[in-house]
Amino acid sequence: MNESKDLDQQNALSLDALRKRINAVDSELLSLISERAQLAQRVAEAKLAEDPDTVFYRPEREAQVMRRIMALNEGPLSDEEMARLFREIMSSCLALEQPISVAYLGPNGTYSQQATLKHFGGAVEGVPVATIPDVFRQVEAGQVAYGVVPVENSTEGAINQTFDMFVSSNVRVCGEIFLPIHNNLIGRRGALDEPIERIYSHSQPLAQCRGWLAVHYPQAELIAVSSNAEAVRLAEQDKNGAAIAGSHATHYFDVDILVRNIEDLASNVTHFLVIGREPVGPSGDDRTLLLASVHNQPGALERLLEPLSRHGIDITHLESRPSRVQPWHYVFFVEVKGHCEDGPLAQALEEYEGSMIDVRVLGSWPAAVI
Ligand SMILES: O=C(O)C(=O)C[C@]1(C(=O)O)C=C[C@@H](O)C=C1
Repeated sequence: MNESKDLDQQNALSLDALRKRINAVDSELLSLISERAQLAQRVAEAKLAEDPDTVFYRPEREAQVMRRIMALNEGPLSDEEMARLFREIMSSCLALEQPISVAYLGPNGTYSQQATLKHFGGAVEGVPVATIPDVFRQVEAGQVAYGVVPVENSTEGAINQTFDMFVSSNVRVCGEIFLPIHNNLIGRRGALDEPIERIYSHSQPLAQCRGWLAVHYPQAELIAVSSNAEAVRLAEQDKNGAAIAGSHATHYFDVDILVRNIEDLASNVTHFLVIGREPVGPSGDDRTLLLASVHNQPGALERLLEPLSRHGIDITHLESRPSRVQPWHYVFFVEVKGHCEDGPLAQALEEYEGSMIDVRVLGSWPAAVI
């Protein structure tokens, strides 16, 4: 037993020697990352040579790169962690080709900002705007290249404002993000020494923490504000106030996390969509969002769904909203698996042409990888 211990010690490298090896690996990584960045610059030249109005950001290719890396990964880092590292490398490579501006519901510290960074990486040029309709307007007007909007929360359901904006907008969906949401009670350092009389947050986190608030702060006034980051800003200035927000928001204000993870359901996830102006090619695992306008007639919903089920298309989400054109007239949002250019979905979509059902493809995009 002692013998094997001796052998282990001989094989074990000193801290100094291990750090020398890490330095050597870092040098190799540095030159490999630089080589990759140079290749991305050449890709940009090739794209421009093909088309002077080319689109540099290619979500389908980015998804394929990350899926391939995850399949090749043998650890010890997890597949998700490895994909996250490559996400950042691609973010920097894309910024070399062309810096990408992305609007999201601000200010700094919102879940929308966190979702934007998760999807586009740290090299993105984030543009915080005041409202969800503003995100749509900035994309439509070409003031930013892309936008990120929340579409559904796993506890509270659909974000109606986002769905309603799609009805009158010509933007295209080109990506999606799933962001696990952990709400925290946040306030000035030592805020819990004073009674908490006011709790600020966006209406969504207030609803997601309804049960916890009823038990711990039944007397507090709950104040809905435009974003959770705005809530933290207000709490920072209120001796008897606190906010509900993500931990990310604490980076931007002089506040502490007072109580962590106060959401009523532990698995609380928000689904965001990326909106742009260009269609995205197939990646091999895609989603498509359809907008259907259906008259209030018997069997109308069945006529919408029947071609999809006959062609074996999986429906991942179905949402109805008032059309706002006439009472009792609805629009349906149908999210399905597959790309609108894929055989079965393309065939199903063809069947709506010339029918009573008006179906518009709002976009196809690669299914979220991380
Ligand atoms: O393959 C491309 O089209 C590239 O521009 C390269 C690259 C990458 O770094 O791998 C960078 C940006 C694109 O969004 C996709 C991929």
